[in-house]
Amino acid sequence: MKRNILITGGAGFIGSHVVRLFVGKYPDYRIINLDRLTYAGNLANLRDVENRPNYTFVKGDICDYDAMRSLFAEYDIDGVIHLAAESHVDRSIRDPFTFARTNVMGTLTLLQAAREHWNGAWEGRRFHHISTDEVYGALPFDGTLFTEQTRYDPHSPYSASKASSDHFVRAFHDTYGFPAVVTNCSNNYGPYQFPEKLIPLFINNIRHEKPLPVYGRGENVRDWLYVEDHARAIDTIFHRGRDGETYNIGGFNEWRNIDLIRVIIRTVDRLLGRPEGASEKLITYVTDRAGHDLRYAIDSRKLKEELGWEPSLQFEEGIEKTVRWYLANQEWMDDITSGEYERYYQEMYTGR
Ligand SMILES: Cc1cn([C@H]2C[C@H](O)[C@@H](COP(=O)(O)OP(=O)(O)O[C@H]3O[C@H](C)C(=O)[C@H](O)[C@H]3O)O2)c(=O)[nH]c1=O
Repeated sequence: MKRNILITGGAGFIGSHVVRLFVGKYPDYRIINLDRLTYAGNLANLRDVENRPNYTFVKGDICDYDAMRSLFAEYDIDGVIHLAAESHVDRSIRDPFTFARTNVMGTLTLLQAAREHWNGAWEGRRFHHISTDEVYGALPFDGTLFTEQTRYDPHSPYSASKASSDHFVRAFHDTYGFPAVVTNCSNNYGPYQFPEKLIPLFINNIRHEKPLPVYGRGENVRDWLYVEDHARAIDTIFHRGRDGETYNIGGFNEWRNIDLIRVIIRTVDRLLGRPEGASEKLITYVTDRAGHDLRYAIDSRKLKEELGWEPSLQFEEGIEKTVRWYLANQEWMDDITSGEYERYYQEMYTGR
C-alpha cells in the first residue's frame, strides 16, 4: 500500500463521504476508519465500501491513548483525517462535558499519538483536522464573510470545544513543527446526515406530518455546502494544502432558515405528490436556541485561488438530490429513528 490513512469518525455523516471518496479514488491507499459508533456513527452509511480490499474498520475511542498508540503502530499510519467529533450544538448546550472530552481531549490524544509515532520524521506525514466555521462566532447581516484571518469568537459549548481543538493542532505545528493543516467548513447537507440536524430532521418530519420546530423567528442565516463537495475539498487540501495553514470551505450559498425550510417543504410535498405548500401548516415557531448565532457565511477564496477547489453543485440540484435520497432510503431513516432517538426527540422538540 502506498499510504496508510486513518480517518476518524468515518462512520458519521461527513466522515462516511470522505471514506467513500478515498476508498474509491485511491485503491493503493489503505483506509482505516476509526469510529466509536456513538449514536451518530452508523456502519450502514458505508455498506457499499465495507468489503473493499483497501478498507478496514476499527471500533475505538480517540480518547484512549494506549489504543491510539497501538493503532498507529499496527497500521503504520502516515496520514490522519480527523473528523471524529460531537457535532450538534443543541446537545452541547445540554451536555458540554461530552463535547470537551471528545473534541478537546480526543483531538489532543490523537495528536500526541501521531507525534509519538512519527517521532520528528514529518516528511510525507500529515494530520488534517476538520473543523467548523462556528469557531469564528456570528456575523451581522452586513455581507461580511469569515476569512482565515477572522478572530476566533465561539459562543456555544460545541464551537468552544472545536476552537480549543483547532488551537491544539496549531500549537503542535508551532511548537514541534508537527505537519498539520486545519479546515473550517460551513453547514453541510446531503445523504446520511443524522436527523437531529435541520435538513434531515425536517424532511423526515414532513413525511410523517410532524411539527417543524423553527427556532426563534427563522431569520438566522447559514451557508450550505453539499457534503460531497466538502469531501472533495478535504481530498484537495489533504494532498496539496500547506502545513501550518488554515483553509475555509464554504458554499457561497447563504439561506435564511425560514426560506430554506420553505424550499424543503415544496420539494418534499412535490415528490410525495402532495398539493403545493400542503406542509406549510407544520411550521411551528418555538423557543430560540440559547446563544443562537445570527449568521454564518464563509469566504473560501483562498482555497479556490491556491488549490483550485470550488463547489460543484448548485443548491437547487443538491436539495433535490438530498430530498430524493431520504425519501428513497426510508429504511435507513426508520432504523435510526427507532428506540433511543424517540426519547431524545420527545425531550428535545416537544414543549420547547
Ligand atoms: C435542528 C434545528 C435547527 N434549527 C436552526 C438552527 C440553525 O440556525 C439552523 C441549522 O441548525 P443545525 O443544528 O442543523 O446546524 P448548526 O447549528 O448551524 O450547525 C451545523 O453546522 C456547523 C457548521 C457545524 O459545525 C455543526 O456541527 C453543524 O451541526 O437551523 C431550527 O430552527 N430548528 C431545528 O429543529
